[in-house]
Amino acid sequence: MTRVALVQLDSSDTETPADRLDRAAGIVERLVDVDLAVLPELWHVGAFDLELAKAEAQPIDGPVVTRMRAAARTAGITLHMGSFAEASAGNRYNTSVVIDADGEILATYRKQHLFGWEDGEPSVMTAGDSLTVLPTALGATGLATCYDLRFPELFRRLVDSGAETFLLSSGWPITRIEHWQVLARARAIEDQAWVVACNGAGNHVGVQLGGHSVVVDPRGTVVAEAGVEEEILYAEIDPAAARDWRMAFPVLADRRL
Ligand SMILES: NC(=O)CCC(=O)C(=O)O
Repeated sequence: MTRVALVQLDSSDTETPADRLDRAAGIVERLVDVDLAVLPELWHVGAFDLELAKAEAQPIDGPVVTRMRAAARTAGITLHMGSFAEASAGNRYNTSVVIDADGEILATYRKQHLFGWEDGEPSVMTAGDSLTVLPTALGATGLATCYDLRFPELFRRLVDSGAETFLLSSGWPITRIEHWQVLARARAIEDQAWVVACNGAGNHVGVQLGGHSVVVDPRGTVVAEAGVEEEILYAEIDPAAARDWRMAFPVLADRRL
């Protein structure tokens, strides 16, 4: 069994990005009995604070990823550090980073579906265009970010690339939290995959994030769900469960392409 921690961080705008970075790294460093941890989307600036995302955008060797690499090394765990505002070659991306227990970067994923139409995320970020599936202690693990959850075809492509688990980082508001809950279960059921989805908490630029980070097993059963405030949600994951369920109930074999 793999023990995961979903760090449902508060990104209220009463805290500076630098203070939050210190606090987030400290939380990760103090985790015990955990194999893999995941943080929310754009927690260092707040997922809806696009001005701050512009101001704080930085390269992958900048302070946010560097600090979280050190935190993963100190904790001795695999860390999906959530996403950060990445500056690269004149563009900005909403980039998730997975780090190993030695602090090395294992994988990155640039959010493909940017939220908020022309004056939202697409006005400050460039969409990613590639899939990320990597081996972890959760089995073959596909990455996705927040609004991506509404696009089942992305998750099907991750399955076609071998994914048995989806790791998702989010900044999803309370106003649409029922969508989050239904869609997380839908992706698990239709793809017969684990969904490990970490949302943020707190209020920034007038948007209240909804929490309710969740772990759904490949049959669609919710095995752990957080409340609305900042908390660490723990769950145990059997990485063989997706393979076993797909063998026992081979829905994916009945696709008509
Ligand atoms: N940060 C996001 O991608 C928000 C997505 C969202 O609010 C929605 O899909 O609804």
